[in-house]
Amino acid sequence: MNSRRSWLIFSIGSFAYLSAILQRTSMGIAGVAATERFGGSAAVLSSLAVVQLIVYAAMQIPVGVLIDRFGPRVLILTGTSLMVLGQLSLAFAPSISVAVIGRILVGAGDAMLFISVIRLISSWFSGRIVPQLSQWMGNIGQLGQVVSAIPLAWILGMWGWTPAFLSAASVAVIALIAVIIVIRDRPAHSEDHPRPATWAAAIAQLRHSFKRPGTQLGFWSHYVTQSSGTVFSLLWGFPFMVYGLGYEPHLAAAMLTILVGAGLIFGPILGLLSARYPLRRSNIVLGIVAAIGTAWAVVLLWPGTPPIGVIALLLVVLGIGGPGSLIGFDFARTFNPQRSLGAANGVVNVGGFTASFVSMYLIGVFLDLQNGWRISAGGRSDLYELGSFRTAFAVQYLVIGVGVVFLLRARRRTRRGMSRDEGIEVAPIWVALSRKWRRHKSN
Ligand SMILES: N[C@@H](Cc1c[nH]cn1)C(=O)NCC(=O)O
Repeated sequence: MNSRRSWLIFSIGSFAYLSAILQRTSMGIAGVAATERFGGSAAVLSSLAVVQLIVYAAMQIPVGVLIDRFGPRVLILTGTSLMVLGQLSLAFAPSISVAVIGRILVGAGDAMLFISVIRLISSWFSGRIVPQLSQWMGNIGQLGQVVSAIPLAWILGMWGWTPAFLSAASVAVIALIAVIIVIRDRPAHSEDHPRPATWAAAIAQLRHSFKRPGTQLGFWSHYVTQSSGTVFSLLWGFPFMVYGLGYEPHLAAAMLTILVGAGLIFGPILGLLSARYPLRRSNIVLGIVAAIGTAWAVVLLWPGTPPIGVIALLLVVLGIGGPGSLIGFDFARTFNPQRSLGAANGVVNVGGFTASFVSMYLIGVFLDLQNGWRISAGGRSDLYELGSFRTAFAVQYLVIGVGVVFLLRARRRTRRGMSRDEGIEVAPIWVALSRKWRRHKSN
């Protein structure tokens, strides 16, 4: 544990995750090239991005169960191989249907990476460093987006579709070789946790994990923090900035990297805070949600077009939501036995992606509805009008608000369990703060 070998495992695991994010986001820069290559409508082409995310989310719980049964190494190897196959299919795809199959393979492979590497970290490290390393891994991985946005986009522009997707696949091949050579499930001589011997036992373990209030707290923490940034970076941020705010496309693409930068800066701080104040992790999550709600309120209520500084601030706050969501996995880790951690992480990871899908879809519906009303009132069609974006983005208050209610319920049940089983009483934050203040004054 915490050995030099553990650090090597951490580095290669993070690189494998970075490669997965590169494969995941590679389609984002290739939309125009895809239109030229395959033709077809925007709806058919957007299915390339959406299908991959649906497969990703649908596979989280099965992948979690598989990690508990077979260990993370097998899953990382399988996932990376599937992504290589997917990107190769895409590189040589003669038609949109082969391209869709390629993206399905990428989504399925990508689904296996993140929670496997999270699982590796908790097998190779112990103590307070675990939440900090999960933060580092998550945030280093997001640099895969920057690799997509800059060098990969450059290769696509210079040499075209096939070389671009072959280059992306070659990064996954390098990750695959490194994983084969370096990654092992746990330190030699450490005890293997009992693995479920049958599928029935694995499913029973998943059910238990799902029922634990701590796992549910993790799910809702992931749900409320991650979605707003994901919705912005994967779908609606770009059209909002280009058509709603009038930015040049290259400026909009550069703005999206603020999300990654903010994660890199704030992730380690959140890791330190969660390790230092484990009983206050839900307060940190709620603080992040309040910041996201406030930043959106400023943008949505700004009279006229919000200045670029305000949009940059929104992106910083949304960027904090990414690492904030990793606190969800820390809840899973501390409220589940190691043997069912894979399943618990799978459950947690569904949270943010569910909220993202729902919000992405509802924002699209609201944009369409407003455009329909505008046209039927005799106006001209303007799907991405700034005013329409304001109303449509506001739907996130509803989606995230539902999550906050369920988070508070899960937290109440978790605290009740801690008081019953371990005698740990967690006072509301304002009570704890006022006690601290009184102690500080009397010293
Ligand atoms: N919220 C992300 C991780 C993250 C870290 N910093 C920014 N984002 C997450 O849960 N990701 C799951 C995945 O598969 O990428």
